[in-house]
Amino acid sequence: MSASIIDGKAAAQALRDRLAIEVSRIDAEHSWVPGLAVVLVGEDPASQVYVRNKGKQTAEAGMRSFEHKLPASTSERELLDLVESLNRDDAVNGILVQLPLPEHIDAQLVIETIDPAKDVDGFHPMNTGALSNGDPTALVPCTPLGCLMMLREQFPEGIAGLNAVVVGRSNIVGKPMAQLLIAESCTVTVAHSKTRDLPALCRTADILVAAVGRPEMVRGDWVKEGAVVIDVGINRVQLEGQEKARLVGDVAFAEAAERAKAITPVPGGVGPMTIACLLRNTVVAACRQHRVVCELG
Ligand SMILES: Nc1nc(=O)c2c([nH]1)NC[C@@H]1CN(c3ccc(C(=O)N[C@@H](CCC(=O)O)C(=O)O)cc3)C=[N+]21
Ligand SMILES: [Mg+2]
Repeated sequence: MSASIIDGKAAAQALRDRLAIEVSRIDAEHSWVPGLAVVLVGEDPASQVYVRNKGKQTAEAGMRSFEHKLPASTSERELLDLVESLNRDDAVNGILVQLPLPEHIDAQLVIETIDPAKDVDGFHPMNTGALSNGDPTALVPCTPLGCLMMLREQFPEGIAGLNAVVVGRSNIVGKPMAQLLIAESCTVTVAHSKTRDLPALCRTADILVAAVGRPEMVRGDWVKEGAVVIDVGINRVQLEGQEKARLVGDVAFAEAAERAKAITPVPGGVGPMTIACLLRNTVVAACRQHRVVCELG
């Protein structure tokens, strides 16, 4: 089998096109547009790329974008004050505070200070709790949501009953991904650094999600013939004798593609869908705050 390559860029563009239509309908009928605030503390390079793409795409979808770039020396109190002022700002429907934050700031405290109704990352305990309860009103973390949307496209007959293995147990990806797959009636196993015989476990997966942040850790012979592979990793690797760093996933792409039915590439897979889902969550959150019906399905 030679895998089909899941085009995350195209899927993200299609979702953003639908969002733009919904935003213009809301504007025409209600005379407001959704607003997203992104807060970046310090100079993490990955976060800077993400913020740049996000601001551009927010505006392209007809939404308002508010960017707050603060120095790495910002105190925890200053950041909490900013979050509280964004909570009170009616033009701001979604708030995202870029992670990681500098060491001297308690990231969990910052997350818990965000109004859960504006928590478009879905990281607030109110939203993680709602997700684990199967509450459809939960704001769902963007990366797992994007992965699920791409997975659904690969299985017209549905994913209920399939074996899913999620490699990685982070609060940002692994755990919410597992919750979403449970809600879809998959049989879900979450693997991590202490898992015994990870290759054999992965070979049981009809759906294999790799979210560990280790370049090309998942090898081709870990992939079951005909599986769908979702690669969440975005690792910058510096090759000897080469000027520019190369982006690679958590999956050895060429090897895995020989056995998978379909696989996401890096770049151009999960990353673009993450941003599109952030915009989607902002539209959904804005509609709830204004108590109007959102026609995104
Ligand atoms: N509160 C918070 N929420 C986040 O969702 C969050 C965050 N903090 N901190 C940083 C990470 C990183 N992240 C990315 C999203 C999209 C791409 C993306 O679109 N990547 C392109 C490649 C971009 C490139 O060339 O570097 C791709 O995969 O095709 C990358 C990285 C979201 N993050
Ligand atoms: Mg996210």
